[in-house]
Amino acid sequence: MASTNSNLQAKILQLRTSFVKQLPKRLAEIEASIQQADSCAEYDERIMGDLFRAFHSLKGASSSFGFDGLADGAGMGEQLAQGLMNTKGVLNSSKSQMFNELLEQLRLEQEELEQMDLSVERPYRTSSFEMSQTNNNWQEQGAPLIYVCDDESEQVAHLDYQLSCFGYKIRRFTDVESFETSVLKQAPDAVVMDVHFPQSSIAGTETLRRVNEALGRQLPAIVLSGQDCFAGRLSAFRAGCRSYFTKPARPLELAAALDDLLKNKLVEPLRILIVDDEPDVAQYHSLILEDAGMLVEQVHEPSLVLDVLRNFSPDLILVDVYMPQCTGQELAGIIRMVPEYLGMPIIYLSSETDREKQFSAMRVGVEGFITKPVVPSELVSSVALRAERMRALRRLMTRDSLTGLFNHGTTKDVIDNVVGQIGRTKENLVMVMLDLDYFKKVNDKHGHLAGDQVLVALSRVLKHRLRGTDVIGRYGGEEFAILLRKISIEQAYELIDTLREDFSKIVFSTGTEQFTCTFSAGLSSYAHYSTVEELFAAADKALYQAKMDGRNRVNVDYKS
Ligand SMILES: Nc1nc2c(ncn2[C@@H]2O[C@H](COP(=O)(O)OP(=O)(O)OP(=O)(O)O)[C@@H](O)[C@H]2O)c(=O)[nH]1
Repeated sequence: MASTNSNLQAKILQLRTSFVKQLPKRLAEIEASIQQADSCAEYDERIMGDLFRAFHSLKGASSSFGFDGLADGAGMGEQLAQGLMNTKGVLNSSKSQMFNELLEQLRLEQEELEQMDLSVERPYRTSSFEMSQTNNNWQEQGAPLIYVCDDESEQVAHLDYQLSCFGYKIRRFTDVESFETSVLKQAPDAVVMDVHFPQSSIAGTETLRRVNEALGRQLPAIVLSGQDCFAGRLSAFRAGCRSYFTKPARPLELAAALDDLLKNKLVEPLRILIVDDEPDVAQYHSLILEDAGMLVEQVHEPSLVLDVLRNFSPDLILVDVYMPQCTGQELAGIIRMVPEYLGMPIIYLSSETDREKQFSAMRVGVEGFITKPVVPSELVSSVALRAERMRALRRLMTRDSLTGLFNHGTTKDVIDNVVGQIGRTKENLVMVMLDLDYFKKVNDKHGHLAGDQVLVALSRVLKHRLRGTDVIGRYGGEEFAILLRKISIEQAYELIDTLREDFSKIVFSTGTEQFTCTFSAGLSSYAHYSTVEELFAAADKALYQAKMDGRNRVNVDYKS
C-alpha cells in the first residue's frame, strides 16, 4: 500500500506542476476576456458568460489542487462576473479596475506558486489515501490458487479433482510442514485445512494460526474436520476461520464457501465516468477513485458522452457543472432522454456553493452534489455508495436470481450489443446453446432442490471457466446461451467439450443419495451467419442434433 500511495502522490504532484505551468496562459485568457468585456458598449451575454466560466473553472481547479489563495481570488472574479450577469450590466471604469486589480493579485499568486515546493500536501489528503482497495479483478489475475491440506491422501485427491472442475487451481498437501513451507514461499488465495494430524489433534488449525502470524494477515481459510467437536471449532475460530465443515467433504458446498471467501476478488470494480472539461481536474479525481479500486473513464467534451456511455457502461457519472459546450444540467437532461439511462446515477462535481443554484441544477433528477475541493474519502464513499446501489438494482433487473447469470431478455440484448459492436471486424464469435440432459428425471428422482443445486453448479463452472468478456446467460429453465469471443470454432469445441467432461464428473448429493448429471451443447460460428437470430437458430439446431445423437455431447453446426 505504501508504494501505491507514493505512486499516487507522485502522479498528483505531476498534475499540480502541470496546472501551475498552465497558469500564465489561463490568466492571459482571462485578461483577454476582461478586455473584450471592457470594449463592449452594451452587455454581451456570451462574453460575460465566458468570463464567468473562466473564473469559475480556475476556482474549481485551484481549490482541487489545494491552491487556496488562487481559488479565493478566482472566486471573487466569479462573483463579480455573476453580479454583472444578474444585472446585465456593462463594465464601467470602477468594475474594470476591480477586475484588473484582481488579475494583478492572481498573477502574484501565480509567481508565488512557481517558487513553491508543490509536493507539500494539505493535511486532509493523507489519511484518505491510505484507504484500501475495494476489490480486485479476478479475471485478470487468473484462477484462484487453493491449498488443500489433509493427511488422508484420498480425501485430498478427491477434493482436488472436484474443485478443479469449478476452475480453482489446487495444490495438495498431506502434511502440515510442507504446507507451511509452501505458504511462506507463495501464499495461496485460500486454504482448505483438516484439523487433526499425527502431530496433534489440532495441528492443522495451529499451523494456520502460525502462518497467519508469519504473513501478518489472515489467509482466507475453510476448516474441514473429521470431528464435529467443540475443541476443533474453537481452534478453528482462534485461527481466524469462519467456515467449518465436517467430513465427508461436499465439494459443492466447499466451492460455494470458497466463492464467498473470495467474493471481493470476484466483484468487478465499480465503473465511473467523469465528465469535466478540465483534463487535469478530471485526472485528479480519477486518481482518487482509482486508488480506491474503481475503474474510471474521463470525457472532456460533453458531446462525446453518449458514445462513451454506450461503450464504457458506467455505474455512475460524475459531471462538472460549468463546461464551455453545455452545462452539467443540460448534459444530465440529455443523458436522461435516453430511456436506458433514466436510472443512471449522476452526481455533480462542482465548486458551485450557491444553494439556490445547486438546487436548480438538481431539478433534472440527479443524485447529488459534491462540492470541490473534494475530501478524497468523502468522494470515494459517496460515489461507491450510489454506484453500488445502482449495481444492485441493475442486478435485480438483469440477472437470474438462482444462478446470478444474465436472465433471458438480458442475454439476448447483451449478445445483440456485442455483435453490433464488433460489426464487420474479423473477431471470431461462437454461439453455444447448452442444455442439461434428462433434467426432468433429476427433479423427479431427487427433488427440485437437488435440481437447483445442479443449475447452480453448472453456472459456477461456466462463470469460473469462461472469460470475463464471454457472455453467459440462463436462457430457459435448464438451457444456457453463451457467446464466446475471440475464439475459433475448433477451440470453442475443445473448450466446451472439456467443460462437458468435467461437469459430468461432479458428484451431487441429496444427503442420502449421490448422482451425476450431463449436458449437451450445440455450437455455431458467426463467420457463417449475418444476423444474431440465424446464429442462435444454428446453435439450437446443433444442440437438437446432439440430443438426438444420444446426449452428453457437443455438436457443431454443419456450416461451421
Ligand atoms: N430444479 C429446477 N428445475 C427446473 C428449473 N427450471 C426448469 N426446470 C425443469 O427442467 C426440466 C426440463 O425438462 P425437459 O424439457 O423435459 O428436458 P429434459 O428432461 O432435460 O430432457 P432433455 O433436454 O431432452 O435431455 C423440467 O422438469 C423443469 O421443471 C429450475 O429452476 N429448477
